[in-house]
Amino acid sequence: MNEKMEEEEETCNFEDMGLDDRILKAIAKLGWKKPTLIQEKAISLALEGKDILARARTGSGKTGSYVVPIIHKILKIKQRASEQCTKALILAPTRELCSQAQRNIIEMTSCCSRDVKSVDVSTQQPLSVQKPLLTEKPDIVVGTPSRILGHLSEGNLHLKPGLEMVVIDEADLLFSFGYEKDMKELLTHLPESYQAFLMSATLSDDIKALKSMMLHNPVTLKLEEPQLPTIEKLKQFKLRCEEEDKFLTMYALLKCHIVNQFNEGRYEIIIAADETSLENPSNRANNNKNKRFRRRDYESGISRGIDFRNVTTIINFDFPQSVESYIHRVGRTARADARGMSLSLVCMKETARLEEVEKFLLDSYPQGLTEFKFDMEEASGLRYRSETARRSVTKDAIREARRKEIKVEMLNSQKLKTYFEDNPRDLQVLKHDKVLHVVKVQPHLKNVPDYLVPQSLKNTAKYYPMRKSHTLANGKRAFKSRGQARYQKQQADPLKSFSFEPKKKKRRTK
Ligand SMILES: Nc1ncnc2c1ncn2[C@@H]1O[C@H](COP(=O)(O)OP(=O)(O)OP(=O)(O)O)[C@@H](O)[C@H]1O
Repeated sequence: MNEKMEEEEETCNFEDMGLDDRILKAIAKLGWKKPTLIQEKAISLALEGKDILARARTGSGKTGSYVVPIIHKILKIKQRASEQCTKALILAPTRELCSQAQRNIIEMTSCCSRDVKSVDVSTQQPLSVQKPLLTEKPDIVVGTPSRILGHLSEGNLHLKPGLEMVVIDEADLLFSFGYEKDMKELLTHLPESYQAFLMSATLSDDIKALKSMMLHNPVTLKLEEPQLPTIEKLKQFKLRCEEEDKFLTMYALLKCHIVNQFNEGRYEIIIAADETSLENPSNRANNNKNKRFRRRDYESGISRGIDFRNVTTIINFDFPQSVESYIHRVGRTARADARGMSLSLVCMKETARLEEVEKFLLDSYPQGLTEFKFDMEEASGLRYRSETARRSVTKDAIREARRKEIKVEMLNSQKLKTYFEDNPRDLQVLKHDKVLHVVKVQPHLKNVPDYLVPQSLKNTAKYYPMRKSHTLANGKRAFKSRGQARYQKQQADPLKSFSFEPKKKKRRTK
């Protein structure tokens, strides 16, 4: 197989790529000023019709690098007024990744949504419910290999007449998620020739196998850029502490710092996520006897490649199990042209893993991760509080909190509204459902008196990038200050915003 390694060229703009005006408009709406390195290389090659195997670091804009040329080509094909058929197939290993690709397509077709239709079939609806969506022969179909295969086998989807492009996103995960057999079968449903794109963060053996299965004389784009953004864009900190002090540190950070910043409006959301064996999904597979469950489980995981937008800070409570996992966790921030920071808590037994990461990042971070200046002694006043807080987070308390959330979701659900109208007794039962376990609220822990706040946490705001990235393309800020939010809420409430000005009496002119 002939391969060409692309050489670095001068940077260019989206306008120089000869893209359809409607795409350029959508790109401007998104506020993308210039293509990322991978987009710069891949888009023009894709427009030339080349098969592409692209390896680029996480957050480098790989999705845009295939979505843009696909839409451009579809718009071109449509000018020839050809018969409606599915022209592009996008495969990704999880539902979240599929919906992310679909979101990108929707954003990129915002100025040509009538001309380019796309459907994401990875959602959990039964195949029969999705069938009508496919009857329209959408231009782009997105899905996990198993869902696509399901629709092909049911005869809901036909790819042989007219399919021109196939993408496999996060391709290196596909086989480890157990899709090898599905992929082989899926290939039998594809036409003889099509343009293919394999997008991956690594070039593993699985990728080589996929490459020989799918690509014809591909261009390999192996961008020689560091795995993480430069030190100017991404500040990486480490804090060494005893394992048992991690909760105390986290408590101090959360209670005295992060929550304050949250209340000041610096963040809108704090996400806590565990890492369900992200490093090696096959481990999870071995522990699961039920294959059906396993597949379902994989498809719903918060995993690599998920693009949480505008993440400013990543905190690694447990140090990641491998270099790869570190890269992917920290890579959730400072994506594309944004900035961010990470803080890793490192206990004695994790030191070796930290050293591995620092060795790996040596070229771009020669000094290693920066020490986060925090004196554990200063936090000792919080020890009692952190222990009390920790003891109150029991399994029962978590279950009860989750139950409450689900109940609120059900009561507010539009989909269940008609069901509850038909079955009012069920609604009453749900409303009066008894709490099984009372979660003790400890009001004295609510506020931390100033004398307990560690000195070093009183003035750390400078580490956290202000949310400049939340500025929208139209120049407006994407978040509201508390004052603004209060004002808008008040304005929305007719009882509060109502104003009455009595009509001025006309003076009688004599
Ligand atoms: N040219 C650009 N300018 C500014 N932002 C961009 C550009 N291209 C993509 N982005 C934004 O950067 C973020 C990361 O893009 P994307 O998810 O495509 O990265 P990725 O390389 O696929 O990462 P991963 O491997 O983790 O999935 C997205 O929020 C996207 O909207």
